[in-house]
Amino acid sequence: IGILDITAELLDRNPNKDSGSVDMDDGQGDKAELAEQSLLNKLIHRSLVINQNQVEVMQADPSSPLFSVKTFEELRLKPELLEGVYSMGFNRPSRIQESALPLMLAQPLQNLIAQSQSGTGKTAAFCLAMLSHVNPANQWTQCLCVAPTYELALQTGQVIEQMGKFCPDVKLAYAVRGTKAVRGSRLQEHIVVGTPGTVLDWCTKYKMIDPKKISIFVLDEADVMINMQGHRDQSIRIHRQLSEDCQMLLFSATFEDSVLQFAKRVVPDPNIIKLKREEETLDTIKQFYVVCSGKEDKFNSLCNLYGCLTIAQTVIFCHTRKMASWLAASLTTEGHQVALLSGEMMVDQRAAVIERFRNGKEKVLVSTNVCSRGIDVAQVTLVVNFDLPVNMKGDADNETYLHRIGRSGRFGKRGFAVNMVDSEEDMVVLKQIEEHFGRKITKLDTSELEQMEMLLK
Ligand SMILES: Nc1ncnc2c1ncn2[C@@H]1O[C@H](COP(=O)(O)OP(=O)(O)OP(=O)(O)O)[C@@H](O)[C@H]1O
Repeated sequence: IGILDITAELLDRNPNKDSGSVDMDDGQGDKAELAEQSLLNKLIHRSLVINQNQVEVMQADPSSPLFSVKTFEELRLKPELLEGVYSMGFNRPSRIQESALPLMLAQPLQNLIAQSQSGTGKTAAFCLAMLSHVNPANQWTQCLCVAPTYELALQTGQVIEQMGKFCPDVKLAYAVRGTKAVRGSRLQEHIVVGTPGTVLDWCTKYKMIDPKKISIFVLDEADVMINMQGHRDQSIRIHRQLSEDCQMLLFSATFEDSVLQFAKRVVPDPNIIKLKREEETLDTIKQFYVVCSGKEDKFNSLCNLYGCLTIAQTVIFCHTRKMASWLAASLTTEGHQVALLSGEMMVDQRAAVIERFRNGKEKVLVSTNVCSRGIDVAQVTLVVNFDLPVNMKGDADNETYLHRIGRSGRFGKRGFAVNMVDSEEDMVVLKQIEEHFGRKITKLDTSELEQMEMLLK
């Protein structure tokens, strides 16, 4: 696959320059922006998130037969594209791809709205649809894909490049800030991936793309898109320029009402595919608490867990960056190999830390809330809440608790959670969590500790 030159300046640019996280060390903990979280998810999902739930399909035309495929061969792809798919190590379609691919590749073209959690194979699916659809003999842009940020657009572009590596005639261009635009000269690249503002400029102001000749329009990360200033309207404005028979494909990790409303507005007569996320549960987790008298004491209690820390892979959660870096430094002084993950780090640095932890290079990871959703590391056996998760009002944040501790029921292995408690308020929060989930959180004593070590071995 050939790629339009991206200027060196563009590649050199710090990818996080203006998308840094907005968290502050103000006691509220870290808050990650949605787009950043999506990027982080993409960077750390080097393999498919397994999801065995049933796919829910609502057809635009309920009388038409419903196809689903178990193999890529059944899709009758061009051989060079099939080779590309296999070269990526894909053996068979993922759960969502089983239903989405035949729909996207069917003739006449049909519209699709698809929702499934991050890492389940949506990007790979629409990249395949675009590559399959392109006619390289036609030297104009035929497929257009918009993503919320520069970095996300590049990620998608990379998938197209990889998957299309045996299709040398198919060309790709990036419509992102920094790419040279030449007024009036039509692009010859068959696929364009970009952000809404630049794509809109290329269609209307510079007329580099004839929107009437676009036959597939992909709107990726719709839930992130509609939360970003201007992106929603720009997407709608691009959409308005397209011809009526253009195939509209929209993808989203979540499906709140606002997303669905937006989706229905830009995707007429849609087929809708939904894949429920694997529910997280506390069933396989033994939960404990330790009463401490302050942060130093919490640290000492943590050191008592030393035996466990060296056997298991442990994630320790703190409420603020300051606490996290203090704790990481203190543990390091004690001789532990510790990795630190916090909000001021750039997203690619965070991904690298998670990767190292995953590979077992460090066995203890100290994190602020910012990454709790990112780290669904299957091998984590011990989670320590150095600070309990609370919301702005100081009440238990049950959702975050579940994300930190919970496992997706059928695949997660057994694990332990230890909650550090150092005030009356903490005790109230702990009780709230206990009640909310209806699961007992027991006081950790030394005998339990030995038992825990045994179980972790
Ligand atoms: N059929 C497949 N077999 C094996 N791996 C796959 C398959 N499809 C996708 N993958 C891999 O799984 C990971 C997640 O896929 P993908 O990025 O397409 O998911 P996604 O749903 O788009 O996630 P996100 O919302 O984070 O972009 C990627 O590393 C991708 O290469």
